[in-house]
Amino acid sequence: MPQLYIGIMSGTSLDGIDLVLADFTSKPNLLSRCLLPFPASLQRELRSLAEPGDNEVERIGPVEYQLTECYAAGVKQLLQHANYQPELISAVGCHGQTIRHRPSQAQPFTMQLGNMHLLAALTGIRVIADFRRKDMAYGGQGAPLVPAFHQAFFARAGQNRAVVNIGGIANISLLHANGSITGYDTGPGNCLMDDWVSLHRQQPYDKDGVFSAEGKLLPRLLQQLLSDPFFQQRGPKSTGREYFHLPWLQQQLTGQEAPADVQRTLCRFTALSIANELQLPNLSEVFVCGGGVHHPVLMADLQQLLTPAKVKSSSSEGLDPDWVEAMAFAWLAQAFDQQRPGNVPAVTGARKACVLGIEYRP
Ligand SMILES: Nc1ncnc2c1ncn2[C@@H]1O[C@H](COP(=O)(O)OP(=O)(O)OP(=O)(O)O)[C@@H](O)[C@H]1O
Ligand SMILES: CC(=O)N[C@H]1[C@@H]2OC[C@@H](O2)[C@@H](O)[C@@H]1O[C@H](C)C(=O)O
Repeated sequence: MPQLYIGIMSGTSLDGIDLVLADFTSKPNLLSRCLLPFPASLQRELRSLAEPGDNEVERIGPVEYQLTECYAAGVKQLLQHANYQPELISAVGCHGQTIRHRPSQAQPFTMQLGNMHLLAALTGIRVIADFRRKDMAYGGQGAPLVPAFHQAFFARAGQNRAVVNIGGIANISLLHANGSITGYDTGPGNCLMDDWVSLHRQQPYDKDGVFSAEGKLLPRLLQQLLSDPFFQQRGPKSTGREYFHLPWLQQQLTGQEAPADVQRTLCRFTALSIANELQLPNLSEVFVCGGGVHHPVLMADLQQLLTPAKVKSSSSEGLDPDWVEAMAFAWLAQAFDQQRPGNVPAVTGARKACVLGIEYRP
């Protein structure tokens, strides 16, 4: 019986929905993929819900419904494109859309939108979702969860390797030669660069790093940004847009800086906040995935900071960098079906390894 799973990820950059159809019968194999950009109004609403605001409960209801309809439309598109019938698919692993993540407060919580009963009803496929909260119930951060998949796919016995996901937020997995794994969120990925270029150039992101390349580094601002207490904390740790957002940046500016110089500095800051955490002896290869892999200035900064290690796209290991997270949620759905733990306690800080997710039947 083939092990066919769909993975759905819509991440903190809020650019849209990544969907993959994966075959896990033997080695993870990406059969088909689909990127569904959010309709502009939905994107605006999600962006605003990702930061504290007014009347959130009333606003969440219809937004969650619309988001779920988009997930279902994406599943239909993916299956049509790949020419597969829904009956062949074991399950959909759906991450949902994070709008709040507060794992370290006295009453920790995390919130991912998505009406999974509706998604099962609309697609006719079992859905596995709510991956983060079991880990948090056992004292974990509930994030990052992709390291278990990174380990399954990228680890090689006897080699120290690292995997870096640079999405809205960045997270690392350190795959140790002895088979153990550590990792955590390192802070902003592209989110602050996206916010700044959108404010000054009305573009959703700094395509090909053009804006960053125009500016020069502001060393004082760089030090100031790196002095945030988040970067002094040791892992397990995780973060989100409710912490690293435009006001966080703006309150550290004098107002005299040239916008391109701020962009260049944000790029270096992002690279440094990642590279500072990749401290493994004899680290020879760093595999990058997530949208940040397409930002040439960021990649060049990382390479400069991490030499002699080689900074490569995850595609060099046969996994397209744009689909790693969606693949991971398909893989976590399979882990649920096989009742295998999906969290890594050394990464999230949970007291035990847990099977993650809840099943929603059509
Ligand atoms: N050509 C490009 N040039 C520069 N940056 C790019 C390019 N393509 C994508 N990006 C960056 O990648 C981001 C999207 O990355 P990705 O889809 O991995 O994020 P995400 O999955 O939503 O976030 P997270 O992993 O935090 O949940 C965009 O917002 C943009 O900043
Ligand atoms: C709460 C939440 O949605 N966190 C995301 C976010 O985006 C990247 C980083 O921060 C990571 O911790 C996580 O996503 C990936 C999929 C993860 O759980 O591994």
